[in-house]
Amino acid sequence: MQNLLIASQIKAVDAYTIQHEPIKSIDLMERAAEAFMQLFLARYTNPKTTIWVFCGQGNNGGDGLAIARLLYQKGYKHIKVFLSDYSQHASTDYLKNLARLEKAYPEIPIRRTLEEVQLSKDDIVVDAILGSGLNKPLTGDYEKLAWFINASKAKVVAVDVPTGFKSEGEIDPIYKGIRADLVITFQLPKINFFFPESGNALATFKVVPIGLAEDYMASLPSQWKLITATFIRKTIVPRKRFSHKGTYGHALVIAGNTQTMGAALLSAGACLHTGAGLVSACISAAGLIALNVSLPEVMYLSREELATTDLKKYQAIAIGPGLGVEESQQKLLKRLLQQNKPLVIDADALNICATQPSLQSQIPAQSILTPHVKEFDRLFGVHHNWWQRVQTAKQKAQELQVTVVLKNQYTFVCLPNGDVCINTTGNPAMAQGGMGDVLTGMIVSFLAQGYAAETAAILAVYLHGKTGDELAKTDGVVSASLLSANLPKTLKKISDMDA
Ligand SMILES: NC(=O)C1=CN([C@@H]2O[C@H](COP(=O)(O)OP(=O)(O)OC[C@H]3O[C@@H](n4cnc5c(N)ncnc54)[C@H](O)[C@@H]3O)[C@@H](O)[C@H]2O)[C@@H](O)CC1
Ligand SMILES: Nc1ncnc2c1ncn2[C@@H]1O[C@H](COP(=O)(O)OP(=O)(O)O)[C@@H](O)[C@H]1O
Repeated sequence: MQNLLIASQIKAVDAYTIQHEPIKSIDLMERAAEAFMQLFLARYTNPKTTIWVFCGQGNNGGDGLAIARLLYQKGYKHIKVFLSDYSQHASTDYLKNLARLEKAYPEIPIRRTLEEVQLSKDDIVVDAILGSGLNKPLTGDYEKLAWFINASKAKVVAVDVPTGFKSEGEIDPIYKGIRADLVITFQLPKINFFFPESGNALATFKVVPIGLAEDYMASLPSQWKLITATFIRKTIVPRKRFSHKGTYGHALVIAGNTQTMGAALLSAGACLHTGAGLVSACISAAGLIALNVSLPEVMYLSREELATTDLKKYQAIAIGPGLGVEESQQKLLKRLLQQNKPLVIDADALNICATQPSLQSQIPAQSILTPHVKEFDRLFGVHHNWWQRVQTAKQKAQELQVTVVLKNQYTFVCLPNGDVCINTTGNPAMAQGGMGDVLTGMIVSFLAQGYAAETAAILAVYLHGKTGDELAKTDGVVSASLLSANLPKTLKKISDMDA
């Protein structure tokens, strides 16, 4: 798991690196500019392209000036620089880099007013006006500049952060900053890149390492974490040599209704493909034939039997996919909540909890809630932005001592200790019904196999997205059943890798 840091912490890491590596701040800036340039050159290979480098007067602008010099050195001879010198103060390293540029390549044109700038859609703008130092919304000349660049339709590559975009905290509903096609960000992604509202400011981002002190970064307190492949590889326990079905637990999936039996089948199937030793599906009788035909390995438990069965024989239970919200399902859920056994609660089971808020306090500790945005807002109230929504998820996870899996393009796994683990696997080819049902089946499967609730949720979201990513390399759309069928391949690949 990688700590994500806020801008003030990154500043402290910069200072620490400068002092302890040791390295001069101007050399660290040079390293950042080189890292930016390497990625830029790999993407934009035509040295004849006109590149306008827009620079502010802080360290972001300093990066821009160094980038202009380095690109020119690499043969990109159509470089032009714009200086937005709207403020009284300029950073020391900005001034040093301005002097270096003017000395090395006096022929590079430097402009200071927009009347001198003509941008065409074939040009590239390097946005180095304001970076992580943004401390108030854009106004005046900065706002005009952002508008000018956005209106030009030129391709925009932002240095570290698009000008006007906040690195963390609530994103303003109306974005006035620069819209970047690509952000090349230093060392760590900014927390706000993971919120859907960032779509107004950037199409995509890439992280480049600049050699900041890793140990120090890891030592800083942060409740924002990134789920990493290394963590997953270290956490997955390979199947044991002398093992049998009993070793991997018995999972029960309570799901499905006449018109939504597919949800139950998808969930139970994914549970099987994720490796639970035994899987039972408690579905309405209408689905029995479908279950036997499509998932012969899965056992059937009728709704009636559920009332009398000793639940102790199940190591993990999930409830909700396609369940329905009628009185009978409400009764079923209430009875289950009273058993005080942790549950994976999804879809209609969440919707029932939303209409009967008193049920929330009855959710057993260590349970896992897996809402998508609509289910989340039904359950915990309407939210106007994702920052607020994640704050609520974090608070509820702590209050109820549960894991909240808030699903989205980037899924937020909020743990009972207040940590927010962000998943970066997954892609739009997966945006199709049934995908959440598969995830629920995966989570309950990992739980049945003995992983702790938090771990089961983290493993499942990562592998779910990873499988979707592998399939999306060749397929434009990834259906839930296709993803489910490919889970064993992903598991095999991961367990074959060295941690
Ligand atoms: N050693 C370092 O500190 C490194 C910093 N790096 C770069 O430094 C950047 C951060 O630099 P700075 O901290 O100098 O900050 P910026 O360059 O982002 O901002 C500069 C100044 O703009 C002012 N400002 C903020 N919001 C404004 C607004 N809305 N309107 C007008 N003025 C505004 C601030 O008062 C600040 O002094 C990073 O994004 C990154 O590009 C990189 O060079 C890597 C190393
Ligand atoms: N664009 C996307 N990128 C990454 N993951 C996605 C995307 N669209 C959907 N998913 C994933 O698919 C799942 C959808 O869940 P949900 O909306 O509950 O589906 P359903 O109710 O149809 O089963 C979530 O895990 C979500 O993270």
